Amino acid sequence: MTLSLSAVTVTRGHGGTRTAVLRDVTARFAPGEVSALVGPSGSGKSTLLAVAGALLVPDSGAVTLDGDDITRLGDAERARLRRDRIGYMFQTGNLLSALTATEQLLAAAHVAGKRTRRHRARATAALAEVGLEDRLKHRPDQLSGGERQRVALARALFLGPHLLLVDEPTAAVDRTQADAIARLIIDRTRAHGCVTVVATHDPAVISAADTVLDMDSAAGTGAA
Ligand SMILES: Nc1ncnc2c1ncn2[C@@H]1O[C@H](COP(=O)(O)OP(=O)(O)OP(=O)(O)O)[C@@H](O)[C@H]1O
Repeated sequence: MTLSLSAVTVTRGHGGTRTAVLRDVTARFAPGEVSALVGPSGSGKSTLLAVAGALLVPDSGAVTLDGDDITRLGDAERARLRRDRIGYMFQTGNLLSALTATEQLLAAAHVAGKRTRRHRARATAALAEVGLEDRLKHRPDQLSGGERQRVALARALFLGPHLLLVDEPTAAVDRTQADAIARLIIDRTRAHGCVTVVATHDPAVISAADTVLDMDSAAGTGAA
């Protein structure tokens, strides 16, 4: 269970105005560890997450997850990979407004074709693991920003992904919640043994991470 990027280049733009957002980025991410992606706005953190998460195919280079180069997969295979092996957690949680905390997790299982009846007890346990045992039936508008992020984390990990990709998890919550969420991401990564990559500006997340990849030195910004 590892993630490797080898000489990954991504360009954006059209025709002669294409610019390299990532240029020859090479990095390795280990299981059970949290890696922080840091760098100024526009340095390519979200782009790297998109490439690692099989949401964006790079112009060149290889992205290897568990030994498979995912840049070579077809659309259907990439969709299956995203569903079965990758968990995503974004800045605002992206929860479904009509569903309770438990239902957010069950919906993820349902989309993946799992029998949801067998997953209810597991969903309760997963929410307890992020400190939400008293919030099982709350909908997103009945939860605080920090609680919504905890649900998003529990949902991202619910189906046992090999890779957890997290974009600015603490940007929309207060300092106390941010520290708690940073700790939970570390704790859950250890427990699941997944590879976790977090794009962040938050010093608390950066100092808690096992490794730090500075995009300023990893990504090119000139013309491709
Ligand atoms: N779809 C797109 N088309 C063209 N350019 C894009 C596209 N997406 C991103 N870019 C450009 O790529 C560069 C890197 O963007 P990216 O979102 O990866 O940076 P980031 O480090 O995550 O920034 P932030 O910290 O603000 O989220 C930026 O210059 C951005 O304008």
